Amino acid sequence: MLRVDQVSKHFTSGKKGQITKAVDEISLTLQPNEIFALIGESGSGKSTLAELIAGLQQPTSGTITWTEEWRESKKDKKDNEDSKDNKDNKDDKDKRDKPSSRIQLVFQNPDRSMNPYWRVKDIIAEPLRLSKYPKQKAYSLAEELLAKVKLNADFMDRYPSECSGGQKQRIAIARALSMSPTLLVADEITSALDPTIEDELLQLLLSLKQSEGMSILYITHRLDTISGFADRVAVMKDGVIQEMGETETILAEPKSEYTRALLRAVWFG
Ligand SMILES: Nc1ncnc2c1ncn2[C@@H]1O[C@H](COP(=O)(O)OP(=O)(O)OP(=O)(O)O)[C@@H](O)[C@H]1O
Repeated sequence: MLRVDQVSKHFTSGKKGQITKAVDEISLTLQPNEIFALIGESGSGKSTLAELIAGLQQPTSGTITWTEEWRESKKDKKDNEDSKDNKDNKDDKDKRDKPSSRIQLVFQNPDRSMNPYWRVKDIIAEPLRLSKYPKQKAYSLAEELLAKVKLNADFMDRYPSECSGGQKQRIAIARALSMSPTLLVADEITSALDPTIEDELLQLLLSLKQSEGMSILYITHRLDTISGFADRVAVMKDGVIQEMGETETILAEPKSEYTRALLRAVWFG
């Protein structure tokens, strides 16, 4: 579990030293194995909060902590898997020794995080290679990860320019999964996709949540995409959470006027 406690991020900019409260005294918890959606219009502070959670920015005040409970639950799962595995099998041992990181991020524009001159197998294997994982094993894992994101092995030797936008997002997710994250932060990853491809990607994330046993912080400005997908949602405006709770409850009975306005915009365009 991850706890965000009274976290603020204020920026000072311009000649007059104007202060922007991008995130203002936000508190929330992320539970193991849940999809938590962060909703809000452009500039409401979603990406800043996600970057604070991922440790890419430091808060002006407040604390973000991983509780022992989460660390232990991951460790227990790994210990159980280890005891089930055949200890004499070297391939399995290498997989157990695979590097991991607690948080991985996937962004709206996959082209920004992919070297256009690299083949897909090298893009997916990059985090493993940076952690000194052996090349051939990294490639064989990359192929397994491609299968997990429902792309066949032919994609291994393609370049990003030979993949569609939806396929590139799957490749970005495969790369993130290579580090067995506890939390996957997905920041507007479906914004540039058409509705059918978007829906397929959300279904993929749902199944990965189960199979990988991870949590997902899903950031979007579109309230209409999260029904049947996110377990809980926080609606943000001007750096402040307007309301937070079970997704279906908030969609059915929104308490804040801002959420109601967002829903009206979805219904009436
Ligand atoms: N480095 C920075 N310096 C000054 N202001 C910043 C900085 N980063 C973000 N902001 C401001 O903080 C506010 C929140 O920005 P943020 O990118 O978190 O919003 P967002 O909800 O993710 O928007 P979008 O959906 O457009 O990405 C905005 O007013 C933005 O201009």
